Amino acid sequence: MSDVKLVVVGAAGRMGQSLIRAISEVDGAALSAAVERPGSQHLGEDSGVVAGLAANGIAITDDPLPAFAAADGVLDFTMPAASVEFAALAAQARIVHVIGTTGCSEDDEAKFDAAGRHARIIKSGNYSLGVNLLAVLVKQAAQALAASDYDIEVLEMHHRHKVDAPSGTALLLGEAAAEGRGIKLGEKSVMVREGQTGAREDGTIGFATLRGGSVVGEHSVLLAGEGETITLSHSALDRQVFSRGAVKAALWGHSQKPGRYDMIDVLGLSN
Ligand SMILES: NC(=O)C1=CN([C@@H]2O[C@H](COP(=O)(O)OP(=O)(O)OC[C@H]3O[C@@H](n4cnc5c(N)ncnc54)[C@H](OP(=O)(O)O)[C@@H]3O)[C@@H](O)[C@H]2O)C=CC1
Ligand SMILES: O=C(O)C1=N[C@H](C(=O)O)C[C@H](O)C1
Repeated sequence: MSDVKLVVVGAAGRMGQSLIRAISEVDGAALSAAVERPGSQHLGEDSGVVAGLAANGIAITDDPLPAFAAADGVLDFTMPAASVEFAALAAQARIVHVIGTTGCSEDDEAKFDAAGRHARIIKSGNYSLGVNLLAVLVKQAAQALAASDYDIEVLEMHHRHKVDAPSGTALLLGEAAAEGRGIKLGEKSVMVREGQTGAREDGTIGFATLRGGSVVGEHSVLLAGEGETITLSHSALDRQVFSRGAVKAALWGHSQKPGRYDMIDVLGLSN
């Protein structure tokens, strides 16, 4: 069988480079194009060399149209406005669109849903196996422990370059906790605390964000009760855990119908 042809958009970014390396390691996947934004200093450079590999003969381009038309899927870890545009192009080309971009608005999400009428849209705040398994465990723990007895707080830390907060993963874990509790995260989340906040409201899910250095991704969900705290946590030590998951998602998506999916679907962890 021929390789699944994948385009990496945002090819010169931290995740773009990592994705190019991951594709080169996976049997059945091949890099078919590498795209950066117009004006990027990397246009025309060899994408293999940019990713720290041997030259692969695929120059970085700023024209996604022909790249998408000739591909089976696109791996997109860029920024929200770019991902919305790429989703529309993926729908036109009827291909798989794996979206890792975080910080997207509700309006952006509606556009991804619309693109899912023609494309296979897979979107997750975290493509690692570990975090998706953690989300399943968080849901179970939140379900098992009463809201009146155990307070849920989500803590995350990332590198100094990260531009959105809380992280997509923190929100994913918060959603899992809310699902376990049978509540809507949007109605019960406390994203920021400052000054005279008053005592903690029962049943809320709090978030705390740290930024600094080169931390790849640290997430903890604390269930704090009287006299004990349960902590469920994940440490990403290398971006390859996200990239390998994203390539796996693209290969899985290749045999699915158009629609909207997430990494829990890809890993078969939903019950
Ligand atoms: N879901 C997951 O598992 C993970 C998600 N992420 C998310 O992925 C995103 C990217 O993270 P990271 O790689 O660290 O960020 P970077 O800033 O290193 O990379 C983003 C890249 O996208 C490029 N880009 C921006 N706009 C366009 C466009 N219109 N067309 C093509 N390329 C474009 C940027 O170019 P330029 O710099 O020139 O603007 C840059 O090279 C973030 O939202 C992050 O949260 C990260 C890791 C894992
Ligand atoms: O920006 C990052 O780096 C990461 N972003 C994702 C997020 O927002 O959760 C995933 C990972 O933690 C790294």
